[in-house]
Amino acid sequence: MNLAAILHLDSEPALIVGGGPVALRRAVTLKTAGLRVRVIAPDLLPELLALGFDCCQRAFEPADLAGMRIVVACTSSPVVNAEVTRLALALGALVNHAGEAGAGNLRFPAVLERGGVTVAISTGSELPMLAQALREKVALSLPEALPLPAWTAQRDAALSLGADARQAAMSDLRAEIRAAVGLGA
Ligand SMILES: C[C@@]1(CC(=O)O)c2cc3[nH]c(cc4nc(cc5[nH]c(cc(n2)[C@H]1CCC(=O)O)[C@@](C)(CC(=O)O)[C@@H]5CCC(=O)O)C(CC(=O)O)=C4CCC(=O)O)c(CCC(=O)O)c3CC(=O)O
Ligand SMILES: NC(=O)C1=CN([C@@H]2O[C@H](COP(=O)(O)OP(=O)(O)OC[C@H]3O[C@@H](n4cnc5c(N)ncnc54)[C@H](O)[C@@H]3O)[C@@H](O)[C@H]2O)C=CC1
Repeated sequence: MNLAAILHLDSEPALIVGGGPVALRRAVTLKTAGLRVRVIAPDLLPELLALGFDCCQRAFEPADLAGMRIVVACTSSPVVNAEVTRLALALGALVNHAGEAGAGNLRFPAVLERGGVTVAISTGSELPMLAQALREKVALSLPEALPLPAWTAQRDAALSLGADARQAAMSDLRAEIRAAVGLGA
């Protein structure tokens, strides 16, 4: 079963175990989301160092998991990935097992961000190319720009009205938004 959610984890600590292309992709994703990212692996891609991640060039040790909110197991060793996942889940972290997503409790979707709106697509399986294709398709159907601040202000103003006027203002705003995204009444 899935819980789709948007997490705000600004400056919380995240650990990536592994130092290859998957580690780099996850490190960038987590850093972009504001987390403090540490990467641990005997072999680290030079980009991980160049981009300023907190890197430890050695094998994983269980003590590395202390205090981590998000943990990504993406080494080339299925045994190490399974061990990292097992220990990190036991500590209550959100855990992504890169080789076997169902073993962890966190999957990474294909993400589309436009003007404050986030669309995340997960296939629930190992089909990143489908998730990417669907993102492209959704992008084609999204308006280029959406006046979010104006609509938010309109909604706030409507909420301050009395019941009847509020209902009328909300209904006008709903119609305006539906028309702007290309839907009928
Ligand atoms: C289960 C999942 C991971 C999870 O959530 O745990 C998963 C699993 C696997 N991916 C593999 C391969 C690649 N994945 C990508 C890219 C992305 N993969 C992503 C998600 C997911 N990939 C999750 C399921 C998504 C879903 O279906 O909903 C995206 C959307 C998000 C992200 O990764 O952040 C991101 C696009 C981001 C973007 O475009 O923005 C590329 C590069 C590319 O296509 O450009 C390659 C080529 C190799 C490479 O370059 O690494 C392999 C094969 C392993 C092998 O080689 O054997 C496995 C494992 C397996 O199949 O077992
Ligand atoms: N989810 C996804 O998008 C994808 C997942 N995968 C999975 O992720 C794994 C990693 O993929 P790549 O980044 O291409 O791997 P890679 O083979 O390029 O790198 C593996 C990394 O693991 C590190 N490592 C090995 N033993 C370790 C240990 N004991 N402690 C810490 N680090 C250790 C190595 O030093 C290296 O940095 C693959 O084995 C595969 O299962 C692979 C491609 C895409």
